[in-house]
Amino acid sequence: MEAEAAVDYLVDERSKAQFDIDAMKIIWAGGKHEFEVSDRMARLVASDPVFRKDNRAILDRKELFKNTLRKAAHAWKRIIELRLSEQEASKLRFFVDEPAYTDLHWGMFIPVIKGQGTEEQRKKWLPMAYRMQIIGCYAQTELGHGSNVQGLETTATFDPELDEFVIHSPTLTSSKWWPGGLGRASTHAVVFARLITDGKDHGINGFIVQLRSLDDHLPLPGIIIGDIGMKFGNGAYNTMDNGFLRFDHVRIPRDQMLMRVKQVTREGKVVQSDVPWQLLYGTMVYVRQTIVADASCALSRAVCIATRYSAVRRQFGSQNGHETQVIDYRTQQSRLFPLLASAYAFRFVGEWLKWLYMDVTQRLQARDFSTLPEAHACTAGLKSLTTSVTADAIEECRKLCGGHGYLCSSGLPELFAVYVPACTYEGDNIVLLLQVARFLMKTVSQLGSGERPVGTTTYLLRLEHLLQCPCDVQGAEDWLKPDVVVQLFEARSARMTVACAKSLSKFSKPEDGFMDLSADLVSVATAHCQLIVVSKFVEKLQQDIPGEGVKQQLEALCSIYALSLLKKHLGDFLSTSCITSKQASLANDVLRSLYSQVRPNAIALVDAFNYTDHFLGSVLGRYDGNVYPKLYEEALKDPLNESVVPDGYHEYLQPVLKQRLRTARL
Ligand SMILES: CC(C)(COP(=O)(O)OP(=O)(O)OC[C@H]1O[C@@H](n2cnc3c(N)ncnc32)[C@H](O)[C@@H]1OP(=O)(O)O)[C@@H](O)C(=O)NCCC(=O)NCCSC(=O)CCCC(=O)O
Ligand SMILES: Cc1cc2nc3c(=O)[nH]c(=O)nc-3n(C[C@H](O)[C@H](O)[C@H](O)COP(=O)(O)OP(=O)(O)OC[C@H]3O[C@@H](n4cnc5c(N)ncnc54)[C@H](O)[C@@H]3O)c2cc1C
Repeated sequence: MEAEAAVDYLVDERSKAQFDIDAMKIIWAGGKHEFEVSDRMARLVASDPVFRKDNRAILDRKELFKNTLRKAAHAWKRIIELRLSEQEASKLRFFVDEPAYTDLHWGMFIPVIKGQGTEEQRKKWLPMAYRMQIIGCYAQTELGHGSNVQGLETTATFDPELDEFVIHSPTLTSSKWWPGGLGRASTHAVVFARLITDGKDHGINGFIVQLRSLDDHLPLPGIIIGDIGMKFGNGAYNTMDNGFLRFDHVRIPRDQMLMRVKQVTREGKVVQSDVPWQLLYGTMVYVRQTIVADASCALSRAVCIATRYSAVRRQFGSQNGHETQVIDYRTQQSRLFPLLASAYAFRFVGEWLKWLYMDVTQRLQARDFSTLPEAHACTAGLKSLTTSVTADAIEECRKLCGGHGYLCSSGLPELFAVYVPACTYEGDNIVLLLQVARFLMKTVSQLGSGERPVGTTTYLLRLEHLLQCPCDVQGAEDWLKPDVVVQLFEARSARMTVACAKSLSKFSKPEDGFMDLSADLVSVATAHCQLIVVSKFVEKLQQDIPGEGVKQQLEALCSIYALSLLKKHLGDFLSTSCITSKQASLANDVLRSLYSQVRPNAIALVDAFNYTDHFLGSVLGRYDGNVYPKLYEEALKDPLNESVVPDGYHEYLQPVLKQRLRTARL
C-alpha cells in the first residue's frame, strides 16, 4: 500500500544519516540538561488531552479564547503539582504552543518590574506576580504611536497634595492599543506615560496600574478597557486578547511609578539616577533577545515539515519504478537547504545573544554601562533580521509543500499567521535596522577620535585593510575556508558602511541625510547583521563539537548559510568589488556540491530538532511520513463533512439545480 511505502520511506531516509543524531540533538538544545528538560516537557504536553490544538482553526473567537484560558490554567496547575522549575515551566508553556496572556505576564510584566523597579518595588510586586495572584501586561503602544515611544501621549501627573499620580488619556490617539493580555485577562499593567510634575514634562516612564478588581475582575473606576478585535488568520494569534485601554483621571500611589531610572520625591522633585536614561527601553532589549531564540524554533519547525514532506512527496520521472522524491530536485534543494542552514545559524546566534544579554546585565549591575549601545544594536538588528527571514521562510516552506501546504492541516498557514507579527511587534523591523545603522554611523565617525569599537564592531578597527583587501578565493575549495568567508562579509559590511557615511557627510544636517539615505542605511545594517550571524556560526564550530560526523554536517550548513547569502546579495558583493564574477560562479558550484552533501542527512538534520508530532501540528511533517491516509482523516473531521448533504442544500442548492433542469427542458 502507498501509505506503508511512505512510512518505510522515512525509515530508509533516516538510515542514510552520516552523523550521530543524539549528539546533534544535544547541540541543538544547547546542552544535555537543556535537551532532557525540553524532551520531558514536550512529551508531557503532547500526552495531555487538555493541550489538544488540532481544532483551533474551526473554533469561534469566544470558544478559542476560553479554551486558551483553560489551557493556561491547566498549565499552571501542572506547574504547581509537579513543582516545576522556572526553566521547566517556561518550556512547558512553549510546547503548549498557543499565544496567551501568560506570555506577556512572564515575558514582559515581570521583566519590566525586575529591570525598572527599585529593590523595594521588586520585593512588593514580584512575589504576587510569581504566584499569579496578579496578572500583568506591558502597556506601551498607543493608537497613535507605537514606534515613536517618545511620542506617547498618556499622562501621569503628580498630585503633591495626595502624593498620587493621575493617569489620564487626553486624546483618542492616546488610548493604549495592542498590549497582549490587556483585553480580557490582566488585572494590572505597566503603563508607559509622560511624567508631569509641577506642569513640566519629564518624558516617558513606567507606572504600575491596577486595571481590574481582584474580587470580580470588573474594570476599576476610570478604566475603559476591551479587546481590539480579530487579527490575521483563523485561530492563530486570536487566542491572545490584545487590548485597548483609556484612563479617565485614574489615581495611583506615588510608589507605583517604577523608579530605577528616575525618582519623584514626596515634594514632587524629579531626580535622575546615575543609570543611563536608555534603561527605560531595557525591557525591549531583553524581549528582542528572546525573539531571536524563538525565530530558530519557528523556522526549524517549518523546515522540518517541508523537509519531511519533500522526502515523502514524489512527482514525475522514474527511479527504480518510483517517481522522483521532490527533495531530489535541485530547485527544491536550493530553496530548502539554505532555510535549514538558517535554522541552525539562528539557533547559534540566539545562544550567543543570550550570553551577550547576560553579560550586559551583569555589567549594568556593576555600574558598567559601556556595552549597552552595542547590546541594543545587536538585539535590535538580529531581532529584525531573524524574524524577517523566518516569516518569509515559513511562506516559502508552504510553497515547497505544493498544494497540500495550503491546507490548515499542514500546520503552515497557522504558523505563518502566528509568526508574521514578530516582524512588527517589539519594534518594526525597518525602524530597528535604522537603529543599527545609526549605531554603525556613530561608530565609524568616532574612529578617528580614538574611541575603540567594541564587540561585533571590532572589525572596523581594520578598516584600512578591509576597504582594499582582495578576496582570497582561487579555487572552489577556498570557499569552504571560514576565515576567507568571514573576511569577505567584514569587507562588504565595512565598504557599505563607509560609502554610506561618506554620502551622509555631504548633508549639512545629519537628520536630512538619515531621511534621504534611509533605504541604503537599512542595507548597511542588514549586511552588518548577516556578518554577525556568519561569524557566530563560525565561532561555534571552533568549539569542541562532540559526536561522530556532527561537526562536518554543521560545517556544511555554515558554508551553505554564508554562500547562499552571498548568492542572494551578489549585487552588494560585486558592486563593492569584494569579489569577482569568476569567484561568484565558483561559489555557486560549491553550493551545489554542498546540497549533495546535505541531501542524505536532511531528514536526520530535522529530526535533531526533536519535535513531537503534537508540537509540529502538521500532517505533512509527521515523524512517520504517513501523510496521505492522515490527510484523509483530517479532511473527514471537518464540520462540513458531518452530513452527507450540506446544510443549506434545501434553501440554496436545490432551487438552483431545479431551475437549471427546467431551463434544460425548455
Ligand atoms: C525606535 C526607538 C529606538 C526610538 O527611540 P528614540 O528615543 O525616540 O530615539 P533615538 O534617538 O533613536 O534613541 C535615543 C537613544 O536611545 C538609544 N536606544 C534606543 N533604544 C534603546 C534600547 N532598547 N536600549 C538601549 N538604548 C536604546 C539609542 O541608541 C539612542 O542612543 P544615543 O543617543 O545614540 O546614545 C524607540 O522608540 C523604540 O524602541 N521603538 C519601538 C517600540 C517597541 O519596540 N515597542 C514594543 C512594544 S511591546 C510589544 O510589542 C510586545 C510584543 C510581544 C508579544 O506579543 O510577544
Ligand atoms: C501581535 C502584536 C502584539 C503586540 N503586543 C504589544 C504589547 O504587548 N504591548 C505593547 O505596548 N505593544 C504591543 N504591540 C505593538 C507593537 O509594538 C507596535 O505595533 C510596533 O512597535 C510597531 O509600531 P507601529 O504599530 O506604531 O508601527 P508604525 O511605526 O506606525 O509603522 C508603520 C510603517 O511606518 C514605517 N516607519 C515608522 N517609523 C519609521 C521611520 N522612522 N523611518 C522609516 N519608516 C518608518 C514602518 O516601517 C512601517 O512600515 C503589538 C503589536 C502586534 C502586531
